[in-house]
Amino acid sequence: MTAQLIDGNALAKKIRAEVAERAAALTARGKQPGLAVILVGDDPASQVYVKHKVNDCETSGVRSVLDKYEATLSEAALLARIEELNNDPTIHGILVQMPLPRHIDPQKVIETISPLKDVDGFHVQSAGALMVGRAGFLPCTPYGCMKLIETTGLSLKGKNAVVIGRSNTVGKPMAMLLLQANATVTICHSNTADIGQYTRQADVVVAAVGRRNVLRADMVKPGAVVIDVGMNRNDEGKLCGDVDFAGVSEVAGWITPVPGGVGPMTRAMLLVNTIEAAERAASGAV
Ligand SMILES: Nc1nc(=O)c2c([nH]1)NC[C@@H]1CN(c3ccc(C(=O)N[C@@H](CCC(=O)O)C(=O)O)cc3)C=[N+]21
Repeated sequence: MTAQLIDGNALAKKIRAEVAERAAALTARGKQPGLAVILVGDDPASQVYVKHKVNDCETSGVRSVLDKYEATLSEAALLARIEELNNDPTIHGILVQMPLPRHIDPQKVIETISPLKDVDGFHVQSAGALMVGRAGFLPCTPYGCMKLIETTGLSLKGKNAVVIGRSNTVGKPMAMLLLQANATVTICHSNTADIGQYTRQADVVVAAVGRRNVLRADMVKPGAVVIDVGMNRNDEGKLCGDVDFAGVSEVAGWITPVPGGVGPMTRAMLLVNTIEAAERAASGAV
């Protein structure tokens, strides 16, 4: 292994400590930050993630409210609960865990969350703010990826960055953040003829597809920064990313592991957004 490991667990821990200080300051003024997490159905992966998020809140002094519903919950009932949380002054962030059962329209759910409490950064208003460079909540995963890239000390200005994947939650906002940092950005996706042709020119590659071995050693420029957003299981049921870690780490300059890379940072940035929302509310800015 020649690449240096980017330690997402360590950075997330540091960020949680900073969040804890800001949370304590708010709590001392009687304004403890609060995050509502809504889980619908019993998807096992979602259960694990949500438990992590609630634990993170506890260690950072953020109050969390966990609403668990049966998979049969009606869309109308979910929207009504969100409205209630929108109007609850003790709640500063609202997260509805995805995926939702098929009879519930996720876009409708997201648009019902007040943009002031949209700590996932999934609302069209948040997406629009990012697009035009205005203040708004950044989606947690791309936000965390930018923090991970920062730790390498690489300046993105004038560099080539390739994002593999074009989801609304990761790929698209990731490309926008890299563009804002003055990188030259390429988005590759399922219709891209030869992804390696692009990634071989890239100083930074962010892989966010959701499939194993999307990025292999022969596709990477020596010394490149490689950020692995993937969260997959291999044949042995072990958690693995989109990057062939063993191969790519012989070529890259920096690489994030899975687990212990982007995942913990996604959760850390959720706390940052929640604190940000609570501070804005406390300052009467909203
Ligand atoms: N409204 C909403 N917001 C989300 O942010 C959201 C979502 N829905 N639905 C599901 C995805 C997935 N996601 C993860 C976050 C952290 C880890 C994470 O912390 N992973 C650990 C390992 C966890 C394990 O052991 O399973 C790691 O990479 O080290 C994983 C996955 C957030 N998501």
